[in-house]
Amino acid sequence: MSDMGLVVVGAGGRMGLELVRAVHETSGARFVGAVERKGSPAIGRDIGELAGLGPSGVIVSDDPLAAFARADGVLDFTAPAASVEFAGYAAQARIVHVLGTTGLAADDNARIEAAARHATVVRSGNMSLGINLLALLVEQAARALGPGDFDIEVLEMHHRNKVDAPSGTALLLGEAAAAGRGVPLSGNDVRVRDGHTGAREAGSIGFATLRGGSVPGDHSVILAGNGEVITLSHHAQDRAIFARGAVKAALWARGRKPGLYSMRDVLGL
Ligand SMILES: NC(=O)C1=CN([C@@H]2O[C@H](COP(=O)(O)OP(=O)(O)OC[C@H]3O[C@@H](n4cnc5c(N)ncnc54)[C@H](OP(=O)(O)O)[C@@H]3O)[C@@H](O)[C@H]2O)C=CC1
Ligand SMILES: O=C(O)C1=N[C@H](C(=O)O)C[C@H](O)C1
Repeated sequence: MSDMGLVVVGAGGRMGLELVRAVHETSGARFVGAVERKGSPAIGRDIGELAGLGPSGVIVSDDPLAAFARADGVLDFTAPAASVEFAGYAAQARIVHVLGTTGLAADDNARIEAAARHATVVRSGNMSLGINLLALLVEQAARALGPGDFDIEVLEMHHRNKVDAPSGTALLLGEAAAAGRGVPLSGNDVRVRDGHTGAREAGSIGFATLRGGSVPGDHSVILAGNGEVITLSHHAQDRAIFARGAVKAALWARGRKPGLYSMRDVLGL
């Protein structure tokens, strides 16, 4: 089989440039397009040069449809409205869509699910091996401890430029904790506390958000009981872990039937 042709959308962004480097270093993948928003200063530039790899011959364009038409898959870490649009184009082109964008609303999610009838979508709030393994451990811990004796809080910290909260990863970990307890996260989550909140509601899953500096992503799940606290943590030291996971997901998804898959599917966890 020929190498998988991949397009990076949002190619000039923090993750976009990491994805370009990850495709470059992965055998079995080749880079066939780079897309940015209309008016972006990256348009017309060579993406290899922007990513510090030297000339690649791939010029950043603002035409996703043309780029998707010559691709086997798209790597998308952009923004919710853009990802919904790209999901529609990936469905039209019947290609793989690796979707890492976070902060999508319920109606965005419904449109992604509709697109996954025709595109092979791998979606995760975090594409790293470590976080997906952590989610499994959180699920096991929550199941073993039960809601009566241990309270669960999810703490996250990210760089000052992150625009959504709680992070997609924090929500993924919250979902894992809820699954371990056999309940939905929705309706059991407490995303903000302020003022006279009253005592903690039994069985709830709390979230706390910190923002500052250049932190690529720190997450802890705290299981707090009477007289003892268990903390399960992951610290991303480099965004390359997310990009490598995304390229792995694309290669895994190639040739699979359309549908919505997770990183747990990709990693076999
Ligand atoms: N799942 C995972 O493992 C990870 C997910 N993420 C998520 O990825 C997303 C991006 O993060 P990050 O790279 O830090 O953000 P950036 O803002 O650095 O990058 C996003 C890029 O997408 C571009 N973009 C936005 N809209 C469009 C559009 N319509 N067409 C083409 N390009 C567009 C932006 O352009 P402009 O600047 O002009 O708006 C920007 O270059 C976030 O949702 C983040 O939470 C991040 C890391 C890991
Ligand atoms: O915006 C980021 O930077 C990150 N976003 C993802 C999230 O919302 O969890 C993944 C990672 O933590 C970095």
